[in-house]
Amino acid sequence: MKKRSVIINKDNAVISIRGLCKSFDTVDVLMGMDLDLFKGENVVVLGRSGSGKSVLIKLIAGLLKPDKGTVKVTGEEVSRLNVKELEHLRLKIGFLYQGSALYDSMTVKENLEFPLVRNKRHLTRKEIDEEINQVLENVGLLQSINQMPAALSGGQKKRIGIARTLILQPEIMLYDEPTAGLDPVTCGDIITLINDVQQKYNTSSVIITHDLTCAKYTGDRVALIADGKFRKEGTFEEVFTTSDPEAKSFYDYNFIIDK
Ligand SMILES: Nc1ncnc2c1ncn2[C@@H]1O[C@H](COP(=O)(O)OP(=O)(O)OP(=O)(O)O)[C@@H](O)[C@H]1O
Repeated sequence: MKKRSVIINKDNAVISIRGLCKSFDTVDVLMGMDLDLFKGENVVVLGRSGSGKSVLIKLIAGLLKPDKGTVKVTGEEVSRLNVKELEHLRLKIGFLYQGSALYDSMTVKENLEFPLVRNKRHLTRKEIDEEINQVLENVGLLQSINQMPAALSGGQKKRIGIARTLILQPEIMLYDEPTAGLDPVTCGDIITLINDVQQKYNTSSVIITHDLTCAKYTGDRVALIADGKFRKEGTFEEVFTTSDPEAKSFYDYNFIIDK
């Protein structure tokens, strides 16, 4: 496993977060966060359970509203958009949920067809079939086209979940714990796929995880959340070759698989 170098355009921030705050009742989750995601880049957001990683990507996707601060996605301030504008913006964002969120009563093909037909009404039957075949080939699961989700392994479900977001050709991918619950070999396959997606689809991605192997091999940059803020940010080595107690304790309790 090796992270290939990619071209990152540091003049073009596709996500720009400034002074972001979010609390629930008496719990202050995010307390003034700043982050840029540049075009072509994979940024990994690491943090302990409950540190606010999922809240952060829900704010990016406009599923939650900030109490303070701004989230701009491709230049648009998410919390100022109306329903229609938000729907339009979400077409640019592929959100891979932890559970992959496939429809259990539909085949793999129908799961992929559903978002495509709904959002690209002009496509012909032939074009729909071609796009489905292409995306399944790109995630290495063309042979599963007629299977039901229940017949797929955890890793295969993740692949189909990724295919379902890719079918709308998003500019941005948000991965919520993409390797959670998978065995080490399958984790390695998903890491490779995340990097393939970055290259083939030229996506910019936020990957939230507490899996250091995933962070090390997918992240062009890593940002560590602690106490509602980004505590450290940089390459994987920069973040973890440090005496910072928060980074060190996070590192010490994790297990990295080197290949
Ligand atoms: N809708 C909500 N209402 C109330 N509290 C919430 C809500 N969503 C999140 N929280 C709280 O915000 C905090 C951060 O949650 P979040 O799910 O972002 O953590 P996380 O870093 O993603 O954790 P994990 O790694 O376990 O998924 C938690 O204390 C959680 O209980």
